[in-house]
Amino acid sequence: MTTVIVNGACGRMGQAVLKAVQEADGLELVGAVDIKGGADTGSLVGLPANGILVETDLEALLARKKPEVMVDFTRPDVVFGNVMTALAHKTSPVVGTTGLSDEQKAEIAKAAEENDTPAFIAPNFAIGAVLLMVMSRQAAKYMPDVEIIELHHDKKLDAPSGTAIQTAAMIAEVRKAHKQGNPDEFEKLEGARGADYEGMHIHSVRLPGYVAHQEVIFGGLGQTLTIRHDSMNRESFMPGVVLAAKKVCSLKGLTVGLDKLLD
Ligand SMILES: NC(=O)C1=CN([C@@H]2O[C@H](COP(=O)(O)OP(=O)(O)OC[C@H]3O[C@@H](n4cnc5c(N)ncnc54)[C@H](O)[C@@H]3O)[C@@H](O)[C@H]2O)C=CC1
Ligand SMILES: O=C(O)C1=N[C@H](C(=O)O)C[C@H](O)C1
Repeated sequence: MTTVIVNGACGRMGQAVLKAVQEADGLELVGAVDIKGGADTGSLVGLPANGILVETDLEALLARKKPEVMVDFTRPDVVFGNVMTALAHKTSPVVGTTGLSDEQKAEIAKAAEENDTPAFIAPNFAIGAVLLMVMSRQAAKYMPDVEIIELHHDKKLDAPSGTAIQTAAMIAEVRKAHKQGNPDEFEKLEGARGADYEGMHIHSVRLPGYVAHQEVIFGGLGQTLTIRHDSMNRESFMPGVVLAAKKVCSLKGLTVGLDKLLD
């Protein structure tokens, strides 16, 4: 059994993870943290009460329970501190929270090595989104003019999404940086052409009704190719989270991306 705590347990993703961990063979929920503490981690997610209450002090829980894994779905502004605290206690972080900078990821990689404690980060745990990213990298070899449109619920804090940035980074592995569109184009309203990642444009839509969606549109001579992924609910991320929680302790250092865990 791999012992797991969930950080951000009262949130949209945290609650889905609480349920998935309690239902997964091979994982044992031993604690949970959220700034909104108090709830029973069973009854909070429609399971029988289990007496494991959501706590508010991560460090105290890590010291007391010594869990092997901490799954983190909190906020972009607190995730780095959570991960460093977990590593200092030799607990392996499995991180879904987006917004970590490249510099922060480098520090996490260093701390993982120094504490001999593996860490795992995935900007998206849905298998379909992982396939979209891998297929986009392949398509960009032949159709290097590309724009990304990501669409999310209107409670999302960060833009562009972690998935959109990771998709652009993977495309950039095979695509020479170049400006797209008319060399003389100009914006009549600021932001009309979206964010710029090495000449690729990324557009962020935020509306009630959406969960998590992304289109990658490639343009070529007389043709376009659109690859689209839709997460209809947060259960879509759970097989990936459970897989990472089971595998993280057998990894070395920092691993980024669910594609690295797939056969
Ligand atoms: N990698 C992936 O596949 C996915 C990643 N995400 C990311 O996960 C993160 C969370 O998303 P949601 O669950 O929708 O947000 P949410 O706002 O519903 O949940 C965040 C939870 O964290 C808690 N929290 C805030 N500060 C905290 C702290 N210092 N310590 C402990 N708990 C704290 C909040 O009280 C809240 O319950 C976002 O960054 C989002 O982009 C979301 C879906 C999938
Ligand atoms: O905030 C969300 O909801 C999601 N965030 C992740 C991201 O920023 O890519 C993953 C997924 O898109 C849902």
